[in-house]
Amino acid sequence: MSAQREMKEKNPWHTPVTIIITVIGVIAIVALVTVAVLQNRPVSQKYKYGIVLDAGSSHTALYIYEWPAEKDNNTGRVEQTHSCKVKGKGISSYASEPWKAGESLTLCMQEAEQKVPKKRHHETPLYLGATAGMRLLNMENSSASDKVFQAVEKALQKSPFSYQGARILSGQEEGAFGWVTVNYLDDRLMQGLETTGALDLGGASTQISFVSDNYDGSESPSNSVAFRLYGNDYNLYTHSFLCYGKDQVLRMALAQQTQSGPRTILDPCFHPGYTEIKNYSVLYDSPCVSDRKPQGAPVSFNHRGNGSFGQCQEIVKSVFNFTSCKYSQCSFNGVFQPLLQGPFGAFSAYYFVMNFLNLTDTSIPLDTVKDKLTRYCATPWDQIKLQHPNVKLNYLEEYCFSGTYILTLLTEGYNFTSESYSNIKFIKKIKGSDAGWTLGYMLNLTNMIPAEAPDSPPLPHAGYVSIVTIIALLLVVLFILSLRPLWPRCSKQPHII
Ligand SMILES: Nc1ncnc2c1ncn2[C@@H]1O[C@H](COP(=O)(O)OP(=O)(O)O)[C@@H](O)[C@H]1O
Ligand SMILES: [Ca+2]
Repeated sequence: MSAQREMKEKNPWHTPVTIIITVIGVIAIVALVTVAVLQNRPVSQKYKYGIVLDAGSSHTALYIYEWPAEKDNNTGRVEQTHSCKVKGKGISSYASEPWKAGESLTLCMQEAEQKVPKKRHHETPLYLGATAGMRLLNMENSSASDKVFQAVEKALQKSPFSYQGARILSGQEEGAFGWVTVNYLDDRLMQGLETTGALDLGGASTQISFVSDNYDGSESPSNSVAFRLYGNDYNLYTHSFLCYGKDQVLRMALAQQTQSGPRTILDPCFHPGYTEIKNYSVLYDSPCVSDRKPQGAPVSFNHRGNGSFGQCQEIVKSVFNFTSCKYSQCSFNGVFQPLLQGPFGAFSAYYFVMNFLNLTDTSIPLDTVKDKLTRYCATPWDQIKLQHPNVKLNYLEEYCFSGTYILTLLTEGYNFTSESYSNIKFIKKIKGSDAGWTLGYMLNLTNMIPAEAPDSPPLPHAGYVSIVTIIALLLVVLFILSLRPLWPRCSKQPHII
């Protein structure tokens, strides 16, 4: 017998039994690891969708949200994937021809059908929420607002999505859901971090919402919204000022200047050289000013600008009432407001206006901001038009007024100081999703923010797989070692025979 052959016969690994056991062992490990990996792999990219229509006073916008299908309940991973701006004005402007309100939504609804995968259409919830424009129309003419809703419902019911209804949001809901959106997108809710206040400026109303340590909801309960989110309790202060959106405040400022029914006004909130003929009946056609329409005024007036920030601010201040406050402290119009606290995100028209004016940097001292706005307001209208040939004129003519209103609202209205002004961030989007009430509204209606913190798996996926693999290997090694008593017998047997 050669030395080589002897070695081979003595080597226990070379006996058929051991080889079979080893092969089975290896197959078992591979099978075990494969099963563990497949079983625990996140289900491959299946998404769910939700659609919210924001029927604002000035226009309607459609937002599509998306989240991983197996994680509806707890992961904070809802994102906006698409938005569509409805052509034309807000639905409340169709009071005299309601069918057009429904029709106006068609293009964006068709776009949504393209964007959401077909097989998900029937299970995709679709909501429409209307804000201050419809609140005002409902106050003014509730049958007209009902007809607008009927027309809108009819259009939305035709869609393949799961239509969940159209309604007017209360001011508290609008404020609170805007706050939820901002804090959800910033991951502040799930982690229980200090929250960010929300400032929303619309065309017909404006909202302020924040958590303040010295506010437990007992003073002025109508301003309080209590939440339990991811195991944390929040006592949110929120207030919506109807008629204090920038379009309605402009009406109030013009009403202030046309009380005597003049044929011409020289408005410091508009640029020098601006001149436009405006109709009294159009200006006063809003519940925010209708009771102040001057008797015996002519049909129209010549609206001329003289561009003075200081004088404009005086007019804007006169739309706030600071005379009475029955609470420990107030913002304006006798409305309770606790001490401002924490950082704030200011979105919607706050962002559009301050971004246009290049004033989104709040580390610039407030006095410098005012100086810049003073210079901007004093710039002749012709020059402004030349400098911004691509900006819509109906926006362009109002930035001096809107900028003045924003600074006045923040400082005189809400009591931001030159120090706390820097706590404000003017924002449009957070991580790709628009700041606004729509996401918070959908998260609430789909129960996607649990009251209690979700149970998280004790190990991450990779850790789990590694541990299963190591244990399996150990078991096989132990198994092979347990066969050791067989090794010598196997190799010696030929010699005995
Ligand atoms: N690019 C822009 N520049 C200035 N203002 C804008 C721009 N886009 C939208 N806005 C204004 O933002 C406001 C949006 O308000 P909206 O949401 O329609 O009303 P509300 O929230 O009061 O129901 C309107 O005043 C609109 O004119
Ligand atoms: Ca709005």
